[in-house]
Amino acid sequence: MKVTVIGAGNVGATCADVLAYREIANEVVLLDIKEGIAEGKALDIWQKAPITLYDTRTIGVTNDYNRTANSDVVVITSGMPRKPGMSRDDLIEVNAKIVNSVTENVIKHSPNAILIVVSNPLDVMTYAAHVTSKFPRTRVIGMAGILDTARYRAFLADALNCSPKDIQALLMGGHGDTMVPLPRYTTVAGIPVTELLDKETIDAIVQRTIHGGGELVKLMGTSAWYAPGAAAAQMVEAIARDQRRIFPCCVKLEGEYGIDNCYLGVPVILGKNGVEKIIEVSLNEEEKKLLEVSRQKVSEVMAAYDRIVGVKQ
Ligand SMILES: NC(=O)C1=CN([C@@H]2O[C@H](COP(=O)(O)OP(=O)(O)OC[C@H]3O[C@@H](n4cnc5c(N)ncnc54)[C@H](O)[C@@H]3O)[C@@H](O)[C@H]2O)C=CC1
Ligand SMILES: O=C([O-])CC(=O)C(=O)O
Repeated sequence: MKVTVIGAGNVGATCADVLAYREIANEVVLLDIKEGIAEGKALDIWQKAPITLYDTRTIGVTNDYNRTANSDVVVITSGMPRKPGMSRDDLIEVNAKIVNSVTENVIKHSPNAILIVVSNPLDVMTYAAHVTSKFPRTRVIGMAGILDTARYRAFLADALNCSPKDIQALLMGGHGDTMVPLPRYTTVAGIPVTELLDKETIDAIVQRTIHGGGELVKLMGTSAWYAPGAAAAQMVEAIARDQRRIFPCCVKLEGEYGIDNCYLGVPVILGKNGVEKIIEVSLNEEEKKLLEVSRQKVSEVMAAYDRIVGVKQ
């Protein structure tokens, strides 16, 4: 299994490190546009191998797509992160150009790859990579839901003073202020979370989850990387090992949930072909309304992307 990670910044380097030390791929190519940075980080990860014991080769390159040839999976993290006071959507103009040019280069060298998009605004950058690559929708997948549910599960573990390992949760919609955590589909060792926490506590955790990315941007002056990098690596693992794990991922909807032509987070089975299946769970009226608000928001940003790159509507 060969995996390329585009962007050797905070998220990309973390993802490459997880892919290496967990031996998810035999070869990880890290590519960045900044001279030397990918080479340096790949070498540093390789020099950790004798200490933490793995044999995944990590190779860094400066914009040399030949070295990425025939990758099975390509993770796209290239792009600007936001700063305090910005929304993810504020990144659209600069990141659309980066994601489009990167995708064009990636597909020339790896026409059969599965693309995992991480750059923000996530749902619309997944759209950008999909229209640019013209790959089937099953092979262009956005990473956000694993991260957002991880935040939700971590906050629940704090409130319950229990292990996050025992918390299972579902969250849908766009990766922004309209995401839809679903307490009705959240369990703790099989027990509905609503049996263990009162509504006020759950509501507060849902709100903290929705603004979880912003909380970290405010603390650090840039956005998060440990959990995002690990989340992208977990998607690669499900594909590389054909695990058929069920994760919320961003994918183009073509009628599922009554939604057409919009890129949103929904539960999917991830396996060797990418999205093996989109799972449709039943939503109550309130949940449907929240998902519709999310759809509208993402569709607006998709339209902004179309205007920026001159796509005919
Ligand atoms: N989907 C999600 O849940 C998350 C998304 N993100 C997004 O991921 C992106 C990366 O975040 P960080 O790693 O923190 O940023 P960073 O600034 O640390 O790294 C970005 C890297 O991309 C590189 N880059 C820029 N243009 C490039 C090009 N044309 N080709 C190759 N490399 C290029 C830069 O040189 C830089 O090293 C941001 O857009 C951020 O908003 C971050 C966290 C979570
Ligand atoms: O908040 C950001 O800008 C980065 C991101 O998507 C996240 O950490 O959820």
